[in-house]
Amino acid sequence: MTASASSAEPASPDAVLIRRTMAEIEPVADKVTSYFYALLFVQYPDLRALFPASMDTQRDRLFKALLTAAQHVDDADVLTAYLANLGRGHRKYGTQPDHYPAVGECLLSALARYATSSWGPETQAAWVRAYTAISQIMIDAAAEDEAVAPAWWQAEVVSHELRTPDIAVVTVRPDQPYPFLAGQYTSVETPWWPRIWRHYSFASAPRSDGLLSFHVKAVPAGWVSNAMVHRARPGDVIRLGAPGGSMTIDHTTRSGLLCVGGGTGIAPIKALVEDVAEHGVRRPVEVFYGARSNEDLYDLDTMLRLEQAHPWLSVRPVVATGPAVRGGTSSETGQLPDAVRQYGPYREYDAYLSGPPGLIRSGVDALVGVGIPTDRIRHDSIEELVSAGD
Ligand SMILES: NC(=O)C1=CN([C@@H]2O[C@H](COP(=O)(O)OP(=O)(O)OC[C@H]3O[C@@H](n4cnc5c(N)ncnc54)[C@H](O)[C@@H]3O)[C@@H](O)[C@H]2O)C=CC1
Repeated sequence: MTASASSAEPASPDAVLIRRTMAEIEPVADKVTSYFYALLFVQYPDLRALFPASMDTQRDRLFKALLTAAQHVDDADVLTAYLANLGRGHRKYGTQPDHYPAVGECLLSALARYATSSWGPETQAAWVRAYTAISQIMIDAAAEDEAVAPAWWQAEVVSHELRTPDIAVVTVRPDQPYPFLAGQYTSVETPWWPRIWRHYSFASAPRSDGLLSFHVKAVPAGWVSNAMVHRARPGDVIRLGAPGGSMTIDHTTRSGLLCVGGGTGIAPIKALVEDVAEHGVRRPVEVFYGARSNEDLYDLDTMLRLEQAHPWLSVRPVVATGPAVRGGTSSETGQLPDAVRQYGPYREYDAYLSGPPGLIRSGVDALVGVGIPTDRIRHDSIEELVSAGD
């Protein structure tokens, strides 16, 4: 997320009031969101069908979206980009323009009930203005998107390969062309858990046959990941939302690429390597591929084959425990950020980080340490990743 313009300029009166409300409700966020949804479903029962049976992740998402909007309330560019994306993303849920006033009314009632010391006519008016602006940006973006893209794609599973007891490579054929860029992700809904959507990165650059693949690790209590790994079979049909994410390659430069992928986080890194190969411009690409143990380096063969085919590519496996075997010779042991620190400096490189949230957090520090400025480090939003894993 870029720095907010509001950090340089004084906050507007509405921003001050909105942030005051957010600060007051933050410690009781769970109560506010539970109350909000109860009110919404009691007063507008038809809206219940738009939400999943299990509301646990959903509750966090609403609050995080509100926090993000409140943080950037004075920064029109960041706010509009964020909300437009959110509005487009809501198309797959079946959200209609007339749902927004119902949500706004229940949201304000929930805030009024829990932000008792900061609520009053002025704060309420500030929230009405903010919510009206927020919903208009989301409604407009959804309407614009409707003219150019479907709300979702159906995609048939064409192959399912179990690489470890809990990691599968799943390849699907979308029912209509699916435009995306290497390094991006999509949202996936399985037929077994309706309305539960999770993000997965594409594991390949766009292919001429239009097929898409994902690397999925089944995590305990993961609705979608367990269904994708242990239940999905060729012939099953899943739904995909629109592509998202800015972990993409700038093809106007010839800078080197430093890519760090932990666990299934290697998926978008592999897509980026394929993208560089397809563009035919030789630029150095250094990949650090980390996993807990040698057995967990489930895609090492593919990465080593790519390395053999492309002299500009170097792949370093790093395992947390035990020796990493690479063509019969052992290599790094430890955590990915520590391995990256042993190399470099990487001046004039663009960096890409993909994997568990802990890796993204400490990986950024390691990359800065080897000479890469923060504005050249790309990764997906940590908030999205936290709720993506299951
Ligand atoms: N676009 C993205 O950023 C993508 C993210 N993912 C996420 O990647 C994760 C993959 O999970 P697993 O395969 O179980 O990975 P994992 O937990 O086995 O971690 C893989 C490697 O990352 C490093 N690592 C992990 N936690 C770290 C920490 N706190 N500090 C420093 N290094 C750390 C270690 O080198 C470890 O061996 C999931 O959470 C998934 O959602 C998956 C695909 C794409």
